[in-house]
Amino acid sequence: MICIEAQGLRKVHRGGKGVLGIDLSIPSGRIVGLIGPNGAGKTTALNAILGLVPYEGSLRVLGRDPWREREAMMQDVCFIADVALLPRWMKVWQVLDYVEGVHPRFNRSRAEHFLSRTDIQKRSRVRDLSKGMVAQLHLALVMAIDAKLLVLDEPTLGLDLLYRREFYITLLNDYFDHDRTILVTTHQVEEIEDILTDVILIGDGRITLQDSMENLAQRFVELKPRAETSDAARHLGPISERLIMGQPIMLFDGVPHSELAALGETRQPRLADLFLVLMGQNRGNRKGAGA
Ligand SMILES: Nc1ncnc2c1ncn2[C@@H]1O[C@H](COP(=O)(O)OP(=O)(O)OP(=O)(O)O)[C@@H](O)[C@H]1O
Repeated sequence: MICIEAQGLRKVHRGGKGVLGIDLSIPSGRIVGLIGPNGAGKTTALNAILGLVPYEGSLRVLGRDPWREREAMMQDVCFIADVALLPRWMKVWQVLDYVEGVHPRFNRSRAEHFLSRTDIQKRSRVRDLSKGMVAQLHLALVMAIDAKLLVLDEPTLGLDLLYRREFYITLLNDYFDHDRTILVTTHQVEEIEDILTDVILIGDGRITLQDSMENLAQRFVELKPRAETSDAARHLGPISERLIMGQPIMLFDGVPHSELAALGETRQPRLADLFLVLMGQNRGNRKGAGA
């Protein structure tokens, strides 16, 4: 089943920026990273997907039109913009009461079970919790909501490394199953790449790459050639070459692994390296096209 499907999705803000016509197809049961530099259009795309802004083109989320059928769609969708933010004046038990009152799919005992694994006391006020504890509380609330799609926009902003790691591990172990879909944007690519099943790279309002992690691993290979094989490697057309301690490291797209392995040390590139190269190319092409 397809969870999110967009064709020619366009939301242009005053000033001409936003999402400039994108096609998307996200099947259910995936963990998808929407990755892009500042101002790429990630939040704009998420806002359209959540039915918060009108848009042009076609968009279906869980089979519904987010703008026209938002209320029905949101029964199955959970959204977090910032896990470290909850009303500061509320006590923890009041937050539980509130979510129980407004969300038909909230399972209070499940939330309390998650909270019992933390140091959070139900009588504490949110303002007296540390940022990391607020994130744990927020996560307990979200994980107790039986949603089909969870949208996270920079969820771990401002949290320290330990809480960030715990956030994603808990989400993966205690929440994700193959009926749910998680769509997450973050600048901390290296922290989530191991949990993603799919990646969408977006830059200047356009999608540069959309693929599964499996396919990316097949497609892209990094090679550290031996001194005598560097020229042969260059003939195979790397899409980028950088020097690390005087040694060339080349990135290839679609060149068979066996061919590269014969020329030196190969490894799978980190998503952050791929991101930098593909975004750099994208910018280069734009400038070239505009020149
Ligand atoms: N309401 C608005 N009015 C005018 N321009 C906007 C508005 N919202 C966003 N933009 C512009 O649209 C572009 C995309 O913004 P968006 O917030 O979607 O990017 P983003 O990828 O989420 O960025 P970041 O990683 O910095 O949060 C930016 O150039 C931004 O300045």
